[in-house]
Amino acid sequence: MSVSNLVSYDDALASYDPVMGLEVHVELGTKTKMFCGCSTELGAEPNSQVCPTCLGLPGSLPVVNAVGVESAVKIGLALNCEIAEWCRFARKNYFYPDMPKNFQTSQYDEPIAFNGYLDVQLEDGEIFRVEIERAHMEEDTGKSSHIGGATGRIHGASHSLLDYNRAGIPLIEIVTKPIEGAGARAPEVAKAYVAELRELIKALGVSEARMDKGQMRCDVNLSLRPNGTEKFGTRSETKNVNSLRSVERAARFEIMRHATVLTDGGTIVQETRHFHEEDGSTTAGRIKDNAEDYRYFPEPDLVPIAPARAWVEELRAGLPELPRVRRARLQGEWGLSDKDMQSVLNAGAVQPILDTIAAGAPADQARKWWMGELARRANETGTDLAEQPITPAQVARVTALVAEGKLNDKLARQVIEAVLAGEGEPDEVVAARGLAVVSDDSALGAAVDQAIAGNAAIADKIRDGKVAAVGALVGAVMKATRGQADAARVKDLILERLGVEAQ
Ligand SMILES: Nc1ncnc2c1ncn2[C@@H]1O[C@H](COP(=O)(O)OP(=O)(O)OP(=O)(O)O)[C@@H](O)[C@H]1O
Ligand SMILES: [Mg+2]
Ligand SMILES: [Mg+2]
Repeated sequence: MSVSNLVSYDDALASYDPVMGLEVHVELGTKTKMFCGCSTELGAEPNSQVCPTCLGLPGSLPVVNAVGVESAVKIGLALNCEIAEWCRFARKNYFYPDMPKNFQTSQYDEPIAFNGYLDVQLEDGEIFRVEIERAHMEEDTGKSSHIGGATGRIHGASHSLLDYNRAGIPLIEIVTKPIEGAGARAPEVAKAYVAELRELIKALGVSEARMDKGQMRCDVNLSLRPNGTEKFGTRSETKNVNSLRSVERAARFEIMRHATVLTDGGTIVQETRHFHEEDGSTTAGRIKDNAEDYRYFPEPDLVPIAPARAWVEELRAGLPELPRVRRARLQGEWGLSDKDMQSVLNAGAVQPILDTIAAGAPADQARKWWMGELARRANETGTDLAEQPITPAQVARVTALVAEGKLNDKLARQVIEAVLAGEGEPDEVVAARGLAVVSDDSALGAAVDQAIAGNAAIADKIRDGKVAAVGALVGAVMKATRGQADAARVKDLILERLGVEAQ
């Protein structure tokens, strides 16, 4: 089903109400794997970081990684979850070559953290609460590469390669309760939730949570029910979506696909689906096992985990400032309205502004340039603000030149443009282009005299007391000096020449 054959998004929403469930897998940044001492370093020679335990060879015994458990508790606490007094691992049995043990060590009905929530802020500033069902510990699988086919998928491939370096890397799976009530904004909620969760994970320091490196990936479960009804429809589960934009697109596509099938009188099958970056579509994967097909049972080789309450409280007390709190603090420090803060967030400008302040610029100046000139450019070029070819230190230097009176805003803009164009450091641009505010009276005098002579009628008005008309003469001088004159000084000079008191 291609995107163009689907009912429109608005039509889908006119008849159906989306229910969504998000499962996010986060690879923890521990040095070693979850149940053995193998390194988790990325990029190593395939199958060079494996041992009998992560390969599940007979006779091997797993041991739990304490840092993995600690990270799980931190994530649980940051998500406002209850932390289990006692919990166990479980075997999730299935046969697939990426898991040579034929089961994945996971948690099932006894997760380490459960019943939490994460508040996310939508683009219009509204707060939407996403309820968390559980966060549990598990291990990653190996990685298969299907070779010889056109699609890189197993169908049509001539053979597959397996790399078990990833098998056994600690994962935390964070599962939401069914998200209801988002309506047309379900895709936006999905994106905002994953974005907020990623910020949270990064703030906790438990993972870099780079989606482009597969350190964080999201399964988007989606179903529709007729508007005004309660009972959930059948869900589809789009697996391993690996960017924020894709999460939003996958949810949107599935809403339209489900609506198309249902409108045609068809039925949705419970299945996994693959997302395709090229056109934003999804295609069927495998018919989804029900949980009972995995024959979950408690892992007999690992001891249960009983996080001591005192230790949990210690971890709670040690949590860093969480992203939402930090944003509120910065908004206060910068004196921004909700709306202005929201634009800063939407533009991805928080870090660039902070770095510019750290480099010595006043907060309002830092924000002005990143949210003005630079945001406009990022928009035009479709790039991230942080990717602009100018550093926070360079922006800070420009604001310093303005503060010193060496540049005015117009000249500062030219300097920024020149830095972006690769002409060098701000000071080099100023020197090379001869850009500097002229406030020297002798240099300005001739231009002022000319402006008065060329605009005799206006000069007369000013002499007669219409001091406000001086703006026109200042403009003429600025034009003649190609914007390099110190406007305040020019105004004083004109009034002085005309023998009028400044107001
Ligand atoms: N009918 C439904 N429509 C939309 N979302 C649903 C529906 N039923 C359940 N969900 C959501 O789908 C997700 C299911 O994830 P969960 O990990 O519980 O099970 P699973 O997908 O069967 O297991 P696995 O971890 O093997 O993928 C949850 O976020 C849940 O809230
Ligand atoms: Mg799951
Ligand atoms: Mg799932």
